Amino acid sequence: MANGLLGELQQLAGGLTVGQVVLFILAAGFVLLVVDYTRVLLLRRKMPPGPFPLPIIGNIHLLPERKPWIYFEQLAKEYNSPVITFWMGRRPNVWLNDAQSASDLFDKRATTFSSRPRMVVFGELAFGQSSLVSMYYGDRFRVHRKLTHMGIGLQQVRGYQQLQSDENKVVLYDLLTDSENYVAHLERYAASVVSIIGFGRRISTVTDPIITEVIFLMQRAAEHNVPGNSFPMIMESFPILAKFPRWMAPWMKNMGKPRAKNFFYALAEEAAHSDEGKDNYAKKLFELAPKYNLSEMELSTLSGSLFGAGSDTSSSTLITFLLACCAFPGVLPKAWEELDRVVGSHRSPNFEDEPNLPYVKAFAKEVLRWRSVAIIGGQPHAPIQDEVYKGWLIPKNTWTQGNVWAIHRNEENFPDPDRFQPERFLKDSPHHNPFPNERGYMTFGWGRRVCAGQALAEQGTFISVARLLWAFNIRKALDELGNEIPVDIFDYTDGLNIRPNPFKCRITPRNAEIKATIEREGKEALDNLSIYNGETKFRISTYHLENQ
Ligand code: HEM
Repeated sequence: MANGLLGELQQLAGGLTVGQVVLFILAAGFVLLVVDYTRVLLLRRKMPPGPFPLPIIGNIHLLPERKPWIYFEQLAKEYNSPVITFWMGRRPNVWLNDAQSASDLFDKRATTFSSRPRMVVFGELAFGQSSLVSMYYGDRFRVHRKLTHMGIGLQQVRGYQQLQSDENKVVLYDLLTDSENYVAHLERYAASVVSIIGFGRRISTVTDPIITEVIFLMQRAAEHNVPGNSFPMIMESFPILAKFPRWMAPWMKNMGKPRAKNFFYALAEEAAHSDEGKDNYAKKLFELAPKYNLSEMELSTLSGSLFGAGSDTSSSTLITFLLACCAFPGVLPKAWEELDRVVGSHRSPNFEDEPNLPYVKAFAKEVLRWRSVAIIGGQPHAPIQDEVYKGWLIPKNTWTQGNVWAIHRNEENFPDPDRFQPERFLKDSPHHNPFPNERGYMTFGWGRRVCAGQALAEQGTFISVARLLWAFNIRKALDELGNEIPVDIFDYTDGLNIRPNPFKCRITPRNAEIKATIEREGKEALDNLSIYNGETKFRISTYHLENQ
């Protein structure tokens, strides 16, 4: 067949020999390579500094296997520039390693910097332009943001305080009897909150398949979703690898083609048509589908992204909180003093206490800063036109990523950054430092792309941190000899959303009165939440088999 093709080419080439045709093809390939590499080098001269790119592979040979955010932080120091360029193959990626540049570009130039670049693995091979997370800036993006705000926007989230508060009281109640399993209880809590909002159904046990299957799947996806030089992410550098038919491409073996009528669509449809009359986001979406011309795929991503974006992130943040308590026990007494003074033992703190709990509020903010879960700010941004910043060119559609790890460890904004220090967020404290935005952190991203669930996540983090601090003494676990087992504040997972690797900790009620309050409030909360009890008939593990 190859000979046939060469023969045809030979005919076209007017009687050249096969050898000459091969030589011609090689020469043409070489010329293309030279032209392309010249383009890269010329562009490189105009762009922010960074390592010298090689032909075809750019800088990907330099990329570490794990936690590239640490490497980019070092590169910024090496080049003495917070903004650097790193070539993923023939495509430049720009990394913003300080708060000022992220604010200047993503916030102040939000009208041009709020698109996404071309994404192969988590874009074209996944839900592409049907999902808000990977959608380009434009009219459809605005429709999706509007619909997402209808579900979890600032106006809505106050209405979710009661259910969030109740689910949170259940966590305290569960931790009284099963504190070793704290990760599962926090995951249940976070998933249950978004499940009630999205589908009108609570997740009552840690063995519910939504936890065991869906969250697991989301975590696996996040593990892969980090710039890398192995499969699948290498396809971002060489998109041509994604064009092969799947039978010829073993690297895409486990990447199923997304279906419109998928598991999340089924969950949403079930919730929308349930006759229990409970309000939920899926119901709203199905009602609005004709008005906004929503496809089945869009219905699935709009409702499913609550789980995708909202459960692992929220629970990981609370696991980080527990790690901080174990590693920095000195910060607890100050929080207890405030909570005992303002709240006492006979009730737990609630949302109305927030203005009177400045230290606890600062504590929650420091949790969000100290080890931010979305360590590279989630998905990349991209400008919709060529941009010039400090004399450097950032061409249209350039993959531009905020390195939250580096931003939140910048000594100028956060001296001694690995120290957990709530005082950083108290305006009158000598430890308070200026920051380009009012919140004092960039945990939720930027500009028009800022996390759509930020208000829900912030209010959930505050109430969870306040309650856990009020309820428990959280300490390092003890070994058989009664010695404290040390914790490692750098021992985190490697994915897009980070969380501490498993560690043991002791979570014990602070006193008998508090314990009694936790029990009483826990039972009341379960009673309040019983209206959301119910089972879905779908299982992600069997859904596609049953619906071939
Ligand atoms: C501590 C918890 C959370 C953190 C740290 C977090 C962080 C982020 C970040 C960094 C982004 C990307 C922003 C950007 O591109 O500039 C994002 C996007 C998003 N988040 Fe969150 N998130 C959290 C919780 C939630 C929750 C609870 C929900 C919903 C229930 C949610 C829904 C979304 C959605 C839909 C997007 C995509 C927005 C877009 O592309 O336009 N997130 N989040």
